[in-house]
Amino acid sequence: MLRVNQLTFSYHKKPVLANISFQVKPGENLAIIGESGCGKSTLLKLLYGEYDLDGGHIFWKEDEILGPKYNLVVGYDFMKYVAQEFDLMPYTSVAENIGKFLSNFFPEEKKERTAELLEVVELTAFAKTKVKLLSGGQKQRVAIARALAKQPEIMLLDEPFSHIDNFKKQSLRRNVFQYLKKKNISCIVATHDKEDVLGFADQMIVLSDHKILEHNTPEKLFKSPKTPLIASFFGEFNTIEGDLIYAHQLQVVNRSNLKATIKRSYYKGHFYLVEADLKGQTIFFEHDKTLMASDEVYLEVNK
Ligand SMILES: Nc1ncnc2c1ncn2[C@@H]1O[C@H](COP(=O)(O)OP(=O)(O)OP(=O)(O)O)[C@@H](O)[C@H]1O
Repeated sequence: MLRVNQLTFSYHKKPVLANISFQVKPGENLAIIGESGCGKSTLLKLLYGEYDLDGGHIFWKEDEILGPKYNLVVGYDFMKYVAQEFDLMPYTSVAENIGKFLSNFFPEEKKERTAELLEVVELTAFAKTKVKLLSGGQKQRVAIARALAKQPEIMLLDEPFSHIDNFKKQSLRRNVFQYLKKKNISCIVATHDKEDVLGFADQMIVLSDHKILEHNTPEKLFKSPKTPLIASFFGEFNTIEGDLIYAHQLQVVNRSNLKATIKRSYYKGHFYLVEADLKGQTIFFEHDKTLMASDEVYLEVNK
């Protein structure tokens, strides 16, 4: 179990994180979200022991995670951290990078493990390619596989799929998160992307103003977002009569007391996102057909 108690930290005088507490069980997936600059990466670095805390404690099982004041070498064997900038060996192959920390005393095991991880990150065809010839997204996949090589007990992932194209992203996410669950590896993922969270995270922390604004399951936070910041993470939303209403929760009906005038429709694939004026306020709703500017429609909230 990872236990974070009353963690407080600042780089200089201005606080970056204050009184942060949470726990993560073995095999659990925790997502950390929040606006750019709210301290997500800093929190992962602190969990990794990259800086000394100003206050509080971090424990993994019985071990206290300590910063450079107490440790000559940053990091712990049971924990791996995949940062936004990945530190790979550019002139060696993908397979060698992944196997870098695996023992040469067990060559068969090393080969098997490398092959298994190449499959998880879908890079089997690139096993012999030098890392410097790879794209940013491919390098990110090598970094994830390398972090998994020695089977850590806990993985810290900072925007793990941000460089990966949409063609690969969906299957890669499923592979990596399923692999972590299968091996009972805890993981903490800092992300801006709701797709990294929904369907994968067991719990979710929203950071705002140096603190934990919300800590709950993704389902609960999605269903009843308490602030616009949380609603905006999940999708387009409106504030109507003080309520946060997602665009998909507004439906066109024959008659209601919400009369809106269409401004424009945006094609979104299986639906149109329609921008409209509701008593001087711009709102968005989803509709199956395009609607013409100046048309008037009645809307109903269906939560
Ligand atoms: N090495 C550093 N020295 C001083 N200040 C820093 C350092 N790294 C980050 N900061 C500051 O700390 C705050 C939190 O930064 P951090 O990178 O943790 O945010 P983040 O939520 O991960 O952002 P993003 O989503 O853009 O990656 C920011 O105000 C940032 O400017």
